[in-house]
Order: sequence, then structure tokens, then C-alpha cells
Amino acid sequence: MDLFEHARAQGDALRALEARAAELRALIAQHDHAYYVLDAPTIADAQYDDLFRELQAIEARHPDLKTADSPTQRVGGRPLAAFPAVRHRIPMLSIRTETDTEASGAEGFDARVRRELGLASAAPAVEYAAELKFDGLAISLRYEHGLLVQAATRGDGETGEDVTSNVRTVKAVPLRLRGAPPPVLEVRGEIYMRRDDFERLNARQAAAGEKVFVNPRNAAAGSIRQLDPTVAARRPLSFFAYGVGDVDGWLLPDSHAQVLDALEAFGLPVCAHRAVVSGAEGLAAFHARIAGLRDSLGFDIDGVVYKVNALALQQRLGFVTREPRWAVAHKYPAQEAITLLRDIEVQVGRTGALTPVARLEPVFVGGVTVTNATLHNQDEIDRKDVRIGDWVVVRRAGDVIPEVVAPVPERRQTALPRFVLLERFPNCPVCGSHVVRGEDEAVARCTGGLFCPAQRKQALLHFASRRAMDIEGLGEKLVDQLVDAAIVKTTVDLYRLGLLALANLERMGEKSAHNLLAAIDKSRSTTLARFIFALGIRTVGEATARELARHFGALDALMEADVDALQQVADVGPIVARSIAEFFAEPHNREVIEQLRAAGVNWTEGAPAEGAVGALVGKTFVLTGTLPSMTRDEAKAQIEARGGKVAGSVSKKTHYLVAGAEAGSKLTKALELGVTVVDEQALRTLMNESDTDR
Ligand SMILES: NC(=O)c1ccc[n+]([C@@H]2O[C@H](COP(=O)([O-])OP(=O)(O)OC[C@H]3O[C@@H](n4cnc5c(N)ncnc54)[C@H](O)[C@@H]3O)[C@@H](O)[C@H]2O)c1
Ligand SMILES: [Zn+2]
Repeated sequence: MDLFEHARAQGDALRALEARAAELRALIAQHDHAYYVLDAPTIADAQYDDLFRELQAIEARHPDLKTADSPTQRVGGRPLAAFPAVRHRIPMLSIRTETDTEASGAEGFDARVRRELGLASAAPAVEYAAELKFDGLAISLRYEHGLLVQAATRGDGETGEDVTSNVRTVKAVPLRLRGAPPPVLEVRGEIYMRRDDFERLNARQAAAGEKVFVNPRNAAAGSIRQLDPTVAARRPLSFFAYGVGDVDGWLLPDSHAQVLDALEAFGLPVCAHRAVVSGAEGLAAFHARIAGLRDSLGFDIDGVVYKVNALALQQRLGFVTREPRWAVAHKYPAQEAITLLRDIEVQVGRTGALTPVARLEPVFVGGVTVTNATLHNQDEIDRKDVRIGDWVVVRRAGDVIPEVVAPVPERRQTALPRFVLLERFPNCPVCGSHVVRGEDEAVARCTGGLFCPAQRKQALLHFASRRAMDIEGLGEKLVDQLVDAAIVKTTVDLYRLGLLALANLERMGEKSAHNLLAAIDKSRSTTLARFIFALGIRTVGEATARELARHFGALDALMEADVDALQQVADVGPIVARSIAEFFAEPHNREVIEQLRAAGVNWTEGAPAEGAVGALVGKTFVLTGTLPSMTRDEAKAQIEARGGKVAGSVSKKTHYLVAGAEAGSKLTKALELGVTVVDEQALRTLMNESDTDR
């Protein structure tokens, strides 16, 4: 390459960098606006930080590319014009961030401080004040003679917004200080929202059809920058003090830690998780200790903050453009990220419950790459209004299963359909049985309890249990082995087991194999009640199974009963009736039951119990007019005693209209709808038939 070409290539590269810097500035400005002004970021902090660092790196290598309006040259966002401006007498700065590992982050900071203070390597360790880095928004509280007179946001660091009336509603912020505060005291601290308060607030917002917040920080910032203080007053905000700004008439103590102690004595909340530590080792230990506490704090932190403790040394170190040289934020891996929701699938649990699972564009969060996150259930999906194709906030805190917190509505560009689990999965993805969801139930379920591979182990264990088929020796370990080796798939396979299959199992001696087969064989002769219980129909316990057996007498009668007929059984309400009907409506279950009978499972069937089956059972009657020899109340009692129901008005569902003298509009309606009309005599005949049916 000749000199000319070389120069041209260099020029090209520089122009490309310049263009990239401009692009980054525009992008960052856009995200700053969403974050600082709208309190609704559309990318995760870590992604934002990457853009910011890229720009910083370009500007560091090519200072001539730096512009006066570059975001690297200032703090935060422009203050909102809706609030009166407050000029900070002492600027509110940002803090430099270390994202390195525990040891290197602490060492890096300590080494820099020692170098800038000109300390020799033999000099004693520097003392630091270590605190939590609260994830909220910075606030400056001005107290004059102990009274809160003004509260201001950070804004661009020089000028903030006057949010006094909103901050007055925050209970943790004292309106009057205790003790003997100085004439002027500006307290610097963080307004934040506790995690449980945040979740309750979002649930309330969603229920009211209002905007849900992506995280507590943005909820706190949005609340403080509310134009209506009565709205702010309803937002559950908290506060921690972490420093001072303008101070007059107070001889400050020697160290930052002592300043915090003094603030606490003035009645300000100061977080108890703070320590004075020595050197890089002390910092690293604090970082590690807080990492272990992080998930149990009840509020979000994104790291810890290290500050040189001696105020005299802080003074010597001073500031750079946007940050002090004497403090650093040492972050933890982000617990939240924003990514694309590609699809929603379901997982079928041991009991048949279907849990919707988000399939995500892989994203690094909480220290690992996450591709799936739980969506809990349909109600949660509705509440959060999460749709396939949305950008969503994913949270992974500690060892908890990652979850989708909320969509980022600003990034939903086209109309996306709502996700309805029962429409997407009318059938169980594991076994194909139909899926149902009770009216008052959050959970959708596979009804193929006897057949579904996902529910296999649970079903077998229940089937074999002592109060069900009572197969001695068939416990959890053995069920695991039999299912895992694919020897047993459904309960029928138990009755097809032979010595050969058992011989291959680990820890199964010949004697126990014989015993098991004998126990299985013995279980063939059972009772109807036990068999019904053994089927594992949800909501059907031992007592209900006994009632069902007594009432219907025979399995076929039970299997054919509709919801109305089932509700005639003592203790069977609409929910239980529905789950029984759904269970027997599933052909897979019926198949297994047939196979069980064919395999020789048997019981004695009896006659149905008194009043169980009769001409009146499940039938709806309406009474009208005057009957010759009984009052309407008597008629009603007699019908109900035989399992019939008496309704007040005629509809298509009415089976009989019992009409006496002077029957009026009900008769006309019944004739119109083609409902069978009977007189008292015919009713008596029906009741007699019913009595002999028993
Ligand atoms: N997602 C986005 O679109 C987007 C856009 C802009 C900014 N951001 C995020 O905002 C942050 C940058 O904002 P920043 O410049 O204010 O830095 P910062 O918020 O990371 O750090 C400075 C702030 O830390 C707070 N703080 C908490 N605990 C403290 C303590 N014990 N002592 C002192 N200060 C404490 C103070 O409010 C202070 O203003 C980054 O995390 C960035 O990712 C995100
Ligand atoms: Zn299933």
C-alpha cells in the first residue's frame, strides 16, 4: 500500500468511526429519553451500558470526535419542563461502574485510589465505606432548620425538577428532622420501591387497565415524576439516605460513615447493610457477602458502592466530568433483561396441570443464558397482556425459575393476537387427551389422567396405594424404575407383568418379584368404591368414591351419568360433577378402564341406592295453578325427594309443567316451547313409577 492509499484508508476508517459515534449518540439520546423522561425503557440496562461504553471507548481513542452534547459528557436526562427547575448548589453526579469480578473490581478501584493519592506500596490500606447500590432514583432533600423545604430530582446533574409535593407523600421521608440538625442540610439519597409493593402496584394497575411498569426503578421514577401528587401518594415508595449535598452550619465529621450515622440520628432512614472496610480485600469480602443477601433484601440493588471513607481524602481526589474519583459502583450480574418472546408452549405436570412456558430469544440474565421462562398460567398471561412476538422483560433472581415480568408495549409494532391457552392447546401436547379449565380455576389440565405419560408415575402410585387397589410393595422407587424402563405405561400393564420383566430390574430379588406379582394378582378382586377412587379423578377422594359407588351401584351407570345426574349424589357439587364427567368423556381413560376389566379387575356390582335412579332424577319441574289435592309446597317436596328439581319459570330446559286449575302464562309458555304438560294425576303416576324403579 502506498502512502496515499494508506492515508485514504485511514481517513475512511476515521469517517466510519465518526459515523458510528454519531449513531451511538442518537441511539443513546433516544434511550435516555425513554428512560429518564418517560420512565419506560425499551432495552435492558446492560445493553444500554454496552452502547455507552462503546461510545466512551471511541471518544477516548479519538478525543477530537468528542462533541459537547455527547451523553458521555453529562449526567442523566434533561429535566421535565412541567416541574419548576431546581439548580443544585452541589451537582448530583453519577458513579463510575465496575462490572469486573469480585476481586478484580475491588482491586482495580483500590489501585486507582492509591495511585491518585500517591501512596507508596508500603503505605497502609485505605479505609472505605461500603454500601448497597439501590436501584431507584436519586433525590436531593433540602432541610432548613430541620424542616423539609424542597425535594429535587437529579435531572442533568446541574438542574433538577422540583418534586416537593410528591416527595412529601413518601412516608419514609421525614418532614421534620430529629435532634439538632444544622440550619441547612441537603440530604442525598434514593427513592425506591420494594419488590412486593411493586408487584402489588402492577397488579392494581393491570386490574384498572392502566400501564404496568417494567421494574421497581421505573415505577418509583414514574411515581415521583407524577404531575398529580394524589396519584404519587398512592404509590408505595421508600427512601434511603446515602450522603449530603449543600450543608451550612455543620462541622462535618471526618468520615463518610460518620456522616451516615449522623443522618440516621436526625431520623433519616439509612440502610443497615453498610460497613467500614479496609483495602481491596475488605471491599471484595463486602461484595461477596451482599451477593449472598441480594435475593432476600426485599428491594432491588444492582451492585454495591465503595466510597473512600475519609472526607479529607475525598476532597483530594475530586471529580472528573460526570463522576467523583473517590467512589465506584461495583455491579452484580443483571437480574433482568429484555428479549423477544418467540413462542408459548406448555409443560404438563405430574398432576396434569398445564403450565405455559415462554420460548425466548436466548438472553444472558442472572449470570446464565436463559431460553425458557415461566408464564405461570392463563390469568397471569391476561394480567400482564403478554403476546407471542412481544419484547418482554425476563427476570432471573437467584435460583428461582426465570419468569416473564411484563411486555415492553412500546416495542409492539404490529397488532399481535392475544394468547388463549385452550385455543392453542385444546389437546394435551403429551398425550392428546382433551384439556379443560374450571370456571374458577387458574390452571388448565389434561383430562387423560389414566393415560397421559406426564401423569404416569403419579397415576400408578395412586392406583397402587393402600386405600385404592392396595398393591403391596409397589412404592415410589419401583414405580420410577418400571416407568423409566418403559415396562409399565398405564395401570393395565401392571396386570401384564411377568417375572421376566421384573428380573431385569435392579435390586429386585426373585422373592420380592414373586411377592409383587402375587400382590398385583390379589388386587384384581376389589370393590367398586376402591376402583373408582383408584382412577385418580381429580376432586374424587375416598369418601366421594364410596358415595358414587353406593349411588350408582355399577361402573357403567357412573360412566354414563351426566353432570345433572352426578349432582344427585350426596356431596357432589357442580365442580366435582364436572371433573367426573370430563374424566369419563375422555376416550383414552375409557380405553384403559376397558382394558383393566379385560385384564380381570373385578368387583361385585350392586343395585343403585335408594332414590338414585328414577323417572324424576335430574328432571326439572315447574308448578302452576292450583292442584286438586296437594299444595304446591307439598308437590315440590315430593318431587325433590325423588331427585327432581323444581324451578320458578318455564324455559327450554324445563322437562315438565305441572298445571292445576287457573294455570296462566306459564302454561301458555310451556305450550309454546313444547314442554310436556301434566296434571296432578299424571305427576302421581310419574312418582309411583319412580318409586318402583328403585
Ligand atoms: N435501559 C435504558 O434504556 C437506559 C437508559 C439510560 C440509563 N440507563 C441506566 O441508568 C444507569 C445510568 O444512570 P446513572 O448515570 O445515574 O448511573 P447509576 O444509576 O448507575 O449510578 C448513579 C446513581 O446511583 C444511585 N445510588 C444508589 N445507591 C447509592 C449509594 N449508596 N451511594 C451513592 N449513589 C447511589 C444514585 O441515585 C446515583 O445517582 C445505568 O444503569 C444505565 O444502564 C438505562
Ligand atoms: Zn396428557
